[in-house]
Amino acid sequence: APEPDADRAALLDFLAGVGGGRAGRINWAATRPVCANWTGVTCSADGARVVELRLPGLALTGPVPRRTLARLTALRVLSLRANSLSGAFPDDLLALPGLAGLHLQRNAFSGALPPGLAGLKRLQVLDLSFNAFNGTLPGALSNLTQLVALNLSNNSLSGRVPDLGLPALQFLNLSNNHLNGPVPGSLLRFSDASFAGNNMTRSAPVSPAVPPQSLAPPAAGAPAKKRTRLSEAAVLAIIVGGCVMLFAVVAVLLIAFCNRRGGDEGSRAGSGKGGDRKGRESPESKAVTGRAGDGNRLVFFEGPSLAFDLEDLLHASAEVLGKGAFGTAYRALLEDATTVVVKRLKEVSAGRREFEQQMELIGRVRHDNVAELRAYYYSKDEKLLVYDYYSRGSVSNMLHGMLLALPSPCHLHSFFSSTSVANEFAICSCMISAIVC
Ligand SMILES: Nc1ncnc2c1ncn2[C@@H]1O[C@H](COP(=O)(O)OP(=O)(O)OP(=O)(O)O)[C@@H](O)[C@H]1O
Repeated sequence: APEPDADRAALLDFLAGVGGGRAGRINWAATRPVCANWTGVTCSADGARVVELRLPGLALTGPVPRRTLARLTALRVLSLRANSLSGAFPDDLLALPGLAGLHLQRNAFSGALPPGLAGLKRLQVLDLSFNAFNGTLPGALSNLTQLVALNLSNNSLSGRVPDLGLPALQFLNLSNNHLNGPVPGSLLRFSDASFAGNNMTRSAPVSPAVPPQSLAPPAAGAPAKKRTRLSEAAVLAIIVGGCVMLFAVVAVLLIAFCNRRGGDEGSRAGSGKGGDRKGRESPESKAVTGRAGDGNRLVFFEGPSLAFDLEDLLHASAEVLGKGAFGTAYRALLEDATTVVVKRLKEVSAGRREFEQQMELIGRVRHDNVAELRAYYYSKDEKLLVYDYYSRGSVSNMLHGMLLALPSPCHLHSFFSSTSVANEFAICSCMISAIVC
């Protein structure tokens, strides 16, 4: 196989220039092939170039040596997070045109953010949190039109936040800096948590959707009042229409479901506890990386390969999606820009063995309209379930007037605890979700 010789030399120069207590854990022996064996290095499919470099938590120290990483011109992801690197933002990185993920969080970098960052046009994830960067946010960041996640929290940035635009941005964290002034219009869609720990103000929204009485008592006959009446009528019409539709659909589904359930009883009794009501499970479907019983690690099921570990999950940018009966669901953005949903279960009384058995059952179910369990994690204090992220919104939003939103699939625990009327309804709402999907 071809060896990326130029990249190999650049990597060795980089390593020689950073000190660090644990740099010895980086196994970059000149005798070993770069693409197959070098710690933290990922190559392109043809093995000609290094495209990812991830060296987190290795106690690397000092500034990033010049003219080293800049030579890795095919680099798409660079993670040097959780080291002790210092000095100014490494200018070398500004010369990497294909960089999509840059993770320098939890180091000791300082100084201003270079306006040249705006030249990294492919950047999707930029995490510079927990450093000592200061100065203002360059307005030129608005050129990063592909940016999905921006985390600049826990630095010493100051001044006003420019109106960045950034239409693709889904995660924003500017908390714990010295920023001031109003939250700019294009960033008002982010919650207060994104700006906490600064001296920023959120100006009152001027959208007509705000109830006028919350701002000022409306004058009789004023145009604003007229708009309110109209929108109330529209809302009422949507609610009534929605309820009628919902009842019709629920009635049809209840009948269909009850018939189907009756039909399933016999076959389920025959197939035993592991019987799959959707009928597409395969006994070989579980591909566990390591045995679940031998320590606390993420246990993956088969599917499109997800290459992350618990550490990655813990360091991912995350936001709360919502709380369900069994815990809180978070949307987590991993370093490679993969988005997953992590559900943190609360009050699980099951022991490890019972929990694993339940997970194995759930993990085997395959259906187009059911969110597959991709991985799980068990420890005494933490039980996590990992799902793919479905971006099209919820049934609730849809039923409450967000007509453009489409529902996300339901979770399987509804199927496994269908003992009460409430749960029957939960199953039906899952089925509605499945059908509308
Ligand atoms: N895989 C997913 N993709 C996108 N959004 C999700 C996903 N899973 C859950 N959510 C969202 O997260 C929120 C909480 O979901 P969660 O599964 O924890 O509870 P629930 O299904 O709403 O309620 P319950 O736990 O009672 O069934 C919901 O609003 C849901 O829309």
